[in-house]
Amino acid sequence: MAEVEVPPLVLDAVSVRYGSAVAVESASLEAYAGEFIAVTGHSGAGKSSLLWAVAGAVAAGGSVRLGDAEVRDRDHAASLGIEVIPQGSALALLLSARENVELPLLAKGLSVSDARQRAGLALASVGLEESGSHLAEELSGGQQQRVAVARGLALAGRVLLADEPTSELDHDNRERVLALLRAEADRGAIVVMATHDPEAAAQADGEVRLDDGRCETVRVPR
Ligand SMILES: Nc1ncnc2c1ncn2[C@@H]1O[C@H](COP(=O)(O)OP(=O)(O)OP(=O)(O)O)[C@@H](O)[C@H]1O
Repeated sequence: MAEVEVPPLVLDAVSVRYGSAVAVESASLEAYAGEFIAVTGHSGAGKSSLLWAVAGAVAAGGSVRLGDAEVRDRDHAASLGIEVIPQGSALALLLSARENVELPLLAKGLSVSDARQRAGLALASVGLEESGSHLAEELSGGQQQRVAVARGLALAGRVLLADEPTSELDHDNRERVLALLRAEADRGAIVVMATHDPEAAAQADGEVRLDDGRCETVRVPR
């Protein structure tokens, strides 16, 4: 039984341009509550740009809708519950792992004790219960990536956009993170994961592939 009610996520002819360069060209996609979708494609194909368009973080043509709401910008997307695990982790290196997870929760209005509890659970879920007090800069690349995953999971969004969330991980941690993303979908969220790892993509319910910005459906969720 889903824990959250999530309306359909509908991308209609989404385009992203950087100056004259076209990163995403007229991408259309529908995703529904409980689905885990992989976005694949070679380096530079436009995967991150597509996710950032869904997150309202880049100016995009076309439309991104979550139910009746059309995403306007990043703040609006966040208010709709569209959360991001960014490529490259994007941690504040001079804050502890726990503080990195807590800060967005405090910004969302959680109390200090609730944020601390939720951050602790999220860090434990990625196997970093012992590392909460370590500065992010003291962590390995893979540990930093797991902190970024914990930060995204802790937000308990309606849509979770995960950009290469397993690129730095060994086999066991990759499987752990993929299981956590699956659990997010089972909770009722829509999970969209950019990856160039075919084995990770194979664990998603559906797959869309970008090729020089053009979007093709490879596999639809059953
Ligand atoms: N801020 C930017 N300014 C200009 N061009 C950009 C910018 N961000 C991305 N691009 C270009 O847009 C295209 C798509 O980039 P994007 O990062 O979306 O691809 P990607 O599929 O996520 O790549 P990777 O797998 O290497 O992360 C590339 O040609 C890239 O050089």
